[in-house]
Amino acid sequence: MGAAINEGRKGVGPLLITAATDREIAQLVRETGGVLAPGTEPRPVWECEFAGHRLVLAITGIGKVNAASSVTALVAGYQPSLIINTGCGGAYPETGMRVGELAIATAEIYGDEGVLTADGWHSLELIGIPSVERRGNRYANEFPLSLEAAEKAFQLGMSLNLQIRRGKFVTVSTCSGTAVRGAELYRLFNGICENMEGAAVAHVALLYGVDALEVRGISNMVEDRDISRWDIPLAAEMAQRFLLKYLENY
Ligand SMILES: O=C(O)c1cccc(C(=O)CC[C@H]2O[C@@H](n3cnc4c(=O)[nH]cnc43)[C@H](O)[C@@H]2O)c1
Repeated sequence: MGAAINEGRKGVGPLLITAATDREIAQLVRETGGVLAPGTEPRPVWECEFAGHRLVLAITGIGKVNAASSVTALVAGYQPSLIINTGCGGAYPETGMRVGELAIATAEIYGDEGVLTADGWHSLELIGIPSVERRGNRYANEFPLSLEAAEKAFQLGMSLNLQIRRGKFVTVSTCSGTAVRGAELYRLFNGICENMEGAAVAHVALLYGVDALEVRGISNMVEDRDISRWDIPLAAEMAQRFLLKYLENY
């Protein structure tokens, strides 16, 4: 695997766009003219040219294992120059964000991976074995994303007068369905957006030296769970409409 995934082709490979579910990527596939790559079910992959860019679009499945395994295989197969992870996410109420707004990640954090002791939760740093060690840096729970790509996306959103925020995202295994849990995660990480895949994608991107961007539409507030207040179709549409503009301006 180490030989298959090399870093020597930075900048020449396609743009890889990933989402957990069909709903979060179908509009992009349709509007870019994506063609299904044969033999890629049950994790379909589409390929196309759009706005002068070679694109690979893929559904990873929900959660960290699906995201990490899919993206690892896609990085090995396509050697992308940039990974764009998209979908919907929950906003922490303290941010003042609203359903339908856009969020751009400046970093991704594993929000519930660590050690629980009598004095509370501790990050993986307590164990002392890094998740990734790269170029002299050790990463435990938090992974960087491309600040350049995030800045470009944020400036584009501002220029289009969109409600857009940037900040750290928190990836969880257990979707927070109580306001108390949301407040606890906000206190720990000061993140703006909760999701279930992003840190795994950022983790794999860092391992293999591929730049990554994450853009999500806000589908819900992280509060006492009330699915009637969620709007996944709106969030998915906002993120995909924005990414089409991003690709046209890339
Ligand atoms: O509980 C339900 O009935 C239900 C129905 C549809 C979707 C869900 C999800 O939990 C979606 C998880 C999915 O979407 C992302 N996401 C969106 N909001 C959040 C959130 O507040 N916390 C964590 N993840 C969220 C996530 O990336 C998953 O892919 C539930």
